[in-house]
Amino acid sequence: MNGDNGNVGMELTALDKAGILVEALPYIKKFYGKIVVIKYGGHAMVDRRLKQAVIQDVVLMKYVGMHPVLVHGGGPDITDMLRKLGKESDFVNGLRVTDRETMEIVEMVLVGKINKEIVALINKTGGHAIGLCGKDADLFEAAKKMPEVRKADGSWEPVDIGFVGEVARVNPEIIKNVIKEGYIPVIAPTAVGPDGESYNINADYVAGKLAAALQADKLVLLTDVEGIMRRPGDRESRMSVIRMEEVGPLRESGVISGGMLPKVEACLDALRAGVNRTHILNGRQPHAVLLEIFTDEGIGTMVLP
Ligand SMILES: Nc1ncnc2c1ncn2[C@@H]1O[C@H](COP(=O)(O)OP(=O)(O)O)[C@@H](O)[C@H]1O
Ligand SMILES: CC(=O)N[C@@H](CCC(=O)OP(=O)(O)O)C(=O)O
Repeated sequence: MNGDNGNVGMELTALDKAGILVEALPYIKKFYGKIVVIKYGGHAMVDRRLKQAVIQDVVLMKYVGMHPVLVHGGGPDITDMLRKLGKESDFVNGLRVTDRETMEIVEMVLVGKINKEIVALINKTGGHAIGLCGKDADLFEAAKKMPEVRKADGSWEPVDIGFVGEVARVNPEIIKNVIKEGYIPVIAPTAVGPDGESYNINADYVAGKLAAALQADKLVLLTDVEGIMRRPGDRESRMSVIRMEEVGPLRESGVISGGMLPKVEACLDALRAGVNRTHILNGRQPHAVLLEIFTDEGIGTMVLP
C-alpha cells in the first residue's frame, strides 16, 4: 500500500486485497439502494488530496448501488473572503452573524464557488453530480432562526443574528428524481424565506433535515475532530456512542458547544424522523466515509436514538 493513508511499507498481497473486497460485501448488501446523507464541512476541506479522497468515497458508494446525497459547508472560505473585504466574522452558538452584505458573500462562496468545485470534482472522478441550493426548484425553504443564549441569571434568551435561517420545509421529491436519474445531488445550504430574502443556513441543519425528509438510512457529518469529546481538545476522550437523552446534559454543562451544537441538533432531527444511524467523523482522516460504511472500524461518534 502506498503512503495515501500513512501505511507506508505495508504491502498487501492479492489475497489481502480480495479479502478486503469480500469483507465489504455484507455492507454493500445492507446499504444497496439506501440513501446516505453526507455533510462535508468546510473544516474537512483541507487540501486537494483530502477533497479527492472524500469525492472518491462518494462516487464509489454510488457505483456499488447506494444513493449518497452530499451537503456541503464552507465556513472557513466564507470567513477568508469576508476578511479580504475587511469584514470580521462573529458566531453565536456556531452560527455566523449574517447581515445583508455578508449574505451576498455567503451565497457567492457557497453556491458560486464551493458547490461548483465539488460538482466538477465528482464528474471528473467518474460520477454524475448536480448542484443545488434551497432555491433550486424550491428544494427547501428557510425560516429565520434566533439562537438561544444564556443570560447572567441562567435563563435563555433568543438573539437576532440577521439573515440566518433554519430549514422550514423540504421538497424531497426533487432529490428523489435526481437520484432516480443516476445523479449525485450536491447541496449548498442557502435558501429563500417566506419574506423573499435569502438566508444563510448552517449546513449541518440542512443535512439533518434532508436526511429526515428523505428517510435516509444514515447521516454522516464530516468535520475536523474525531467526534464528540468529553474533554474538547483531548482526542483520548472521544465518546464512541452517545444516546439522544445524553445530548441535553452535555450541552447544558458546556461539553458540547460552538460548531458541535448544530451537528448534534442535526443528528437529533434525523433520528426523530426515523433515520437509523447518525455519525460525526473526522473528515481529515482519508476515506473516513468508506471506513465507516464498509468496515467494522469504530471511528467517530455515533449518536443513537
Ligand atoms: N465536545 C466537543 N467535541 C469535539 N468538538 C467540539 C466539542 N464542542 C465543540 N467542539 C468544536 O466543534 C468544532 C467542529 O465544528 P465546526 O468548526 O463548525 O466544523 P465544520 O466546519 O466541520 O462544520 C470542533 O473543531 C471543536 O472546536
Ligand atoms: C448560519 C451559518 O453559520 N452558516 C454557515 C454556512 C456554511 C457552513 O455551514 O459551513 P461549515 O459546515 O463549514 O461550518 C456559515 O456561514 O459558515
